[in-house]
Amino acid sequence: MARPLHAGYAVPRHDDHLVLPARPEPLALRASETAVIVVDMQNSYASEGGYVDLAGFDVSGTARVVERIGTVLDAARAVGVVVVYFQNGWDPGYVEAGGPGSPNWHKSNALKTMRARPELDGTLLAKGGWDYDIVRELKPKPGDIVIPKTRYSGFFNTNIDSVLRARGIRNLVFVGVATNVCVESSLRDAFHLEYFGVVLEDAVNHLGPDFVREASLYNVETFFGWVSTAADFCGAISQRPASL
Ligand SMILES: NC(=O)N/C=C\C(=O)O
Repeated sequence: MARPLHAGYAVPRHDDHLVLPARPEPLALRASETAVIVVDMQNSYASEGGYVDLAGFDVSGTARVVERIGTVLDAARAVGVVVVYFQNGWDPGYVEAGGPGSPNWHKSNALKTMRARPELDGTLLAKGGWDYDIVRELKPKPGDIVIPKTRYSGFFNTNIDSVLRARGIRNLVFVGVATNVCVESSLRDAFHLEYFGVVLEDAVNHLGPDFVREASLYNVETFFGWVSTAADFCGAISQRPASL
């Protein structure tokens, strides 16, 4: 087995480090310095009749992902690992989405779908609506942190960096949707802010053809972070309670 990479400034490995099997090498981390980041597990991205389904993307893979994320969150909460939810969307008038002067207005498939189907106007990714809501199976629990965001990266124009730094968190374990859009965008930004980012490859789902999943995980593994699995994460954090 490859030697673990020792996360943060703690070299050599300390007794309270857990070893997470990962690619390209295992990662040693403290549970107390780790958060699970649940990316956009909203009806829009994970339910039939939600935005990405209406926009023509395949959401058939999300049921399996919802189940795996539930297992990951149970294991994380059991040892006091911080759980953070990103929730993507805008005010019902779409001011936060930006107008034609924003690339988001041109690239957002939610906005494009609503322009093509005016009967949907005001429904997709609008705060307060079903589409914006976190899926029923994964509702946040007391103590979890919910961070609203208006663009793909959860680190852009949000308070996530302060929230994490105030808690001494430096390792981020990403689950949710979409591997190649909001998960990857957030992990890339986290990398540039000196966080150690891990994607649990069986607890994420991609938007688009299968090659984008491969490309996105290749990018993470090779350039921006690490790739592990839900079972390996659950096994690693149950090795011992989080050190405080
Ligand atoms: N959560 C995401 O990855 N979102 C991707 C596309 C979008 O929000 O339009």
